[in-house]
Amino acid sequence: MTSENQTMIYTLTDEAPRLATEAFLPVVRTFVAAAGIDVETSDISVAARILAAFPDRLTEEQRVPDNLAELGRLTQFPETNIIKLPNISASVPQLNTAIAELQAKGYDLPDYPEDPKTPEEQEIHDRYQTCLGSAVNPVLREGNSDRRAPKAVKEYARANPHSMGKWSMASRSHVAHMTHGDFYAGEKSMILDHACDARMEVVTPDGEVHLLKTVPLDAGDVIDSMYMSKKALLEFYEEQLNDARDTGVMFSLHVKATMMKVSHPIVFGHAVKVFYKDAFAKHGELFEELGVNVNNGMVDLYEKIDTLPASKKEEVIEDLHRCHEQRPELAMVDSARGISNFHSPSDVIVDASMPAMIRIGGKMYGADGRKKDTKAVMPESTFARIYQEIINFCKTNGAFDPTTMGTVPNVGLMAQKAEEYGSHDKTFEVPYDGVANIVDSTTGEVLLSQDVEAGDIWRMCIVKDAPIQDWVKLAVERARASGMPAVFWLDPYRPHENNLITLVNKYLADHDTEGLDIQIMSQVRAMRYTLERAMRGLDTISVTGNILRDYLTDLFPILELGTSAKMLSIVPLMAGGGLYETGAGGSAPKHVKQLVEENHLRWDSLGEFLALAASLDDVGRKNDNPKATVLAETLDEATGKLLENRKSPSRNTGELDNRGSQFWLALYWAEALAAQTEDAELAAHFAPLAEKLAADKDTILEELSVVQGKSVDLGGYYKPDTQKLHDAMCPSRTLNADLASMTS
Ligand SMILES: NC(=O)C1=CN([C@@H]2O[C@H](COP(=O)(O)OP(=O)(O)OC[C@H]3O[C@@H](n4cnc5c(N)ncnc54)[C@H](OP(=O)(O)O)[C@@H]3O)[C@@H](O)[C@H]2O)C=CC1
Ligand SMILES: O=C(O)CCC(=O)C(=O)O
Ligand SMILES: [Mg+2]
Repeated sequence: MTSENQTMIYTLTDEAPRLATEAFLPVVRTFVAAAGIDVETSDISVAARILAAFPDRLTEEQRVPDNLAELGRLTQFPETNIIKLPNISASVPQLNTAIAELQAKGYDLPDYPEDPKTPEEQEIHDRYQTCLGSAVNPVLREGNSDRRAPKAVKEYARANPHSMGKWSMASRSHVAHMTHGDFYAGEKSMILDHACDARMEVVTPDGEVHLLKTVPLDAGDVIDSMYMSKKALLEFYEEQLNDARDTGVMFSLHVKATMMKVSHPIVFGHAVKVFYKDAFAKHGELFEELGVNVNNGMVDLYEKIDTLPASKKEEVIEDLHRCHEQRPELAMVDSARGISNFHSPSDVIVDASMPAMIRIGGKMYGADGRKKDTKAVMPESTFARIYQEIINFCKTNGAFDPTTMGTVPNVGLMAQKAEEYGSHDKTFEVPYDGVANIVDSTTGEVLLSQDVEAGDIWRMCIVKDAPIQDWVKLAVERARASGMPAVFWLDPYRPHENNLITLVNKYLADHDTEGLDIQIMSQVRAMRYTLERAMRGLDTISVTGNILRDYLTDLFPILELGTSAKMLSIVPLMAGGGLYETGAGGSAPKHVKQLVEENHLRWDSLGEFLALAASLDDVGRKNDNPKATVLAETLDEATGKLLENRKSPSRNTGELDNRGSQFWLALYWAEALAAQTEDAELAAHFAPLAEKLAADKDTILEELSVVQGKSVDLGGYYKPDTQKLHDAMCPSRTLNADLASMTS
């Protein structure tokens, strides 16, 4: 029954989403087969990406295809339909652990040479670079972003509110950001009126020109040049550390080292070095010799000093501890295990860490496991200010009430590596004092120019014209479909956004906006306006650039729904296909820990259910496949019932988990299909399954529950053993048999 056009590609990723998919795929396959849809899987886990980068080091059987490149290619075809689960955006420590696991499994991979010294090492380094940080999403996101809480999900959250911490007017938590010398302060931007190859180069005072990169540009591109002064950043950290210590609040740093994979590790590393400056002054040379790089967090330092003789190691540790006496208390990521905010940049990811803090009343955990006020440091002021605005709001008005608050969907400019999130290949830690120019290679004209000093971070951002047009169109479409006001969060004082304001006004004129409420506001005002409305139960679409897309689609869902896992997250691909992301959050490493220790998976697959329905709806419309449409409708119905009947996974071992929740979904979906009257064939096909699942319910739930409470072996973290993974995630023989009976 399958045809080439009716293939759904399901990604296999990492950590909790990978586990959940293992359990869910048999359900998906059973149901979608009835509409002639074939499910193909595509492994884009960090392990698979590493293996794909080294075919020459592997045996024939070990080799894997470059699935990510293939998916990237497919995004350019209108028939493409991809379900994309969250994946690890690996930090260096994660990459190293993944490599070690694969080596232990018999894959002859080289170590990652962090500081390559020979051409061979450089080559290996460059290959591994493609697996670091946010390497997947920018390739697949060939469209803009539409993230929202579906009505049923919002209603459920209103009726079953999650817990919210209390906000006090006396809270001393606040955001600290730079006020000069940061990317915001000196940004320059232009809209190109001609295509050209541009050179990023630094001219040193002796007149020497150092070429850093050549970048092909198109007419209509909005290009920006901005830098962060190392000197200003170090001063800022020193000032903030002193202020936190003097005033007795904790210090926490919030960065996005995954997506800003060049700039933010450097920003993170400077914070660590300033905090421990006395130890670095004393042991700098030793750290250099050991190749310590705290851009990867304190974990890197601790690992490297482990090789020292015991007495030397102890001396270093003592000196590090002594630094704490001069410094404020550091916020902890895991106080029970002594993991601080400086442990690893992948442990504090701003889009999730700031909302978590705001949700619990503006607090983070201290080393003693208690919740305390904190100075939340986000050096770059461009977007940090929105968090101060919401903190001010909560201090004045108290915590938001999930039973009454309005919803804030987002339309995000994301396509074709838009803005800062696509800038890592054009970001440099400049090694010289000089003038950083972006130059038209043909004419020699200097397009944008900055004075920089050695150690400054200089970057170029690009957003293409077609994505901007598509973003404006999507905003108008969503405003029309939802009836909500839409606010473009654009700051006229920021040159880049001022250019966007011109283009938004230009492209809005291409659409019928009669009767729509579309406004443009600077970010702080937009935040205030949106919060005022949300508090009164009113809904407002945020239309934002790429970074705020990321920040707001965790912030508002976490306040409204308790987690961003419950978001519908669609990327209408500009070439006509669809990328359906599952929720807006990450891969929840701590959920894997709980599964391994207690065989309970608290990951909520709601985002996956919503994505699957949207994907089926798309197949139905594009392929004139009414059966797919019925599957989509009944899946949404089943999801609604799952929420109503509170069959979402519990956080606690011994209660319903992800696998149990998926069983309920399968039952409700089969029942909805059996009961619908639009397609008699489908009703007849699913009636026996609905009956079987209902009759076997108690046995299945018992089989799923009995496994809990004991540890489970997955045979690997980054590359679990296929059979062990399957056995762990599909432990109900009865459910497996009931599903299999549909295809046998
Ligand atoms: N689209 C993508 O591919 C994305 C990938 N990531 C990647 O994920 C990793 C971890 O990122 P991090 O920022 O820590 O964020 P996560 O969203 O993974 O974790 C934050 C917390 O949110 C809650 N949560 C998130 N998703 C779910 C879910 N489906 N069900 C239930 N609870 C959920 C959990 O909290 P609790 O259990 O305490 O309620 C979780 O511990 C990184 O490697 C990051 O790069 C991050 C964002 C998006
Ligand atoms: O790609 C990543 O690392 C994270 C993406 C993310 O956080 C998001 O899109 O919300
Ligand atoms: Mg995010």
